[in-house]
Amino acid sequence: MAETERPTHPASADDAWARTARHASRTTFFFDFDGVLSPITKKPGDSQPVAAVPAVLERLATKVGRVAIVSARPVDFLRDRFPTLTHVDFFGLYGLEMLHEGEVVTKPAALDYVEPMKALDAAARAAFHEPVEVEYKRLSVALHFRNCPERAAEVEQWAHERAEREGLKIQGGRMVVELKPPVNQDKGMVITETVRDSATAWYFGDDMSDIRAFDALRAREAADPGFFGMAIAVANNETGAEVSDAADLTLVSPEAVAKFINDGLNRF
Ligand SMILES: O=P(O)(O)OC[C@H]1O[C@H](O[C@H]2O[C@H](CO)[C@@H](O)[C@H](O)[C@H]2O)[C@H](O)[C@@H](O)[C@@H]1O
Repeated sequence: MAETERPTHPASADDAWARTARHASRTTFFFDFDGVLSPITKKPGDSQPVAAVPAVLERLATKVGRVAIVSARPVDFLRDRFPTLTHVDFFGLYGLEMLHEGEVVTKPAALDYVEPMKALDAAARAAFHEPVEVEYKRLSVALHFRNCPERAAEVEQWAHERAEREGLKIQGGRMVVELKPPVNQDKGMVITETVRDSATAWYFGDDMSDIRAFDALRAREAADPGFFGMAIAVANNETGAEVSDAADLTLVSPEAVAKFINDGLNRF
């Protein structure tokens, strides 16, 4: 089955596309990166968008008001993966960073954590070696145990102890635990701020942090009956059930996301 609709949402994908076509200039599309636009890879540095994605996103951006990628990756990583995109906005590190007129703009409250994160990265690299992967992201450090799931508890315990000692936040994900600055910022806040002038918004996600974005669409719908939000999950056997349960529709893969958008745009 290519897609599974959530029966509780008052509108189907067909309704959502029809509404999108009617309000195209006031519609925003948001996409998570890993697991949504790119297949999951064993090493975090190896992930790339599926071949169809860059052209699909540019095509979408010519038809609707705004297209944005909202990722836990840094903006520079996203720029590197999408060198040809000119009409798509990038929000990185859960919104701690955004690309504005070609420059990476960082939330001021997070800047105090650049040096502590360098030290944390060094400590993590002293504590762990392959197959645990340490990913340094300037304002956060992620510890990956995809290649050694049997070490999940040990890695998570290290992360939690370190977070408590240094006053950092913990973010869980797909075979990963991340240490982040104690700054009030998540993907939901990006959505809330960005959809203020939108009539319709879609969010495509696969991970726990994306549920905040789904919740932001729901909150906006509750506050504004004229607003319509569509939450799309991308299936996986790690966080899939929880994310799918919170979504209106589930697609099977990043390739299916690209096809879903192309097919939807053919209706315009
Ligand atoms: O918000 P996202 O763009 O989805 O980022 C979430 C995490 O994605 C990356 O990790 C995940 O993908 C890796 C590559 O496929 C995979 O190896 C890893 O197991 C996944 O957890 C990224 O490396 C993390 O920093 C992000 O938090």
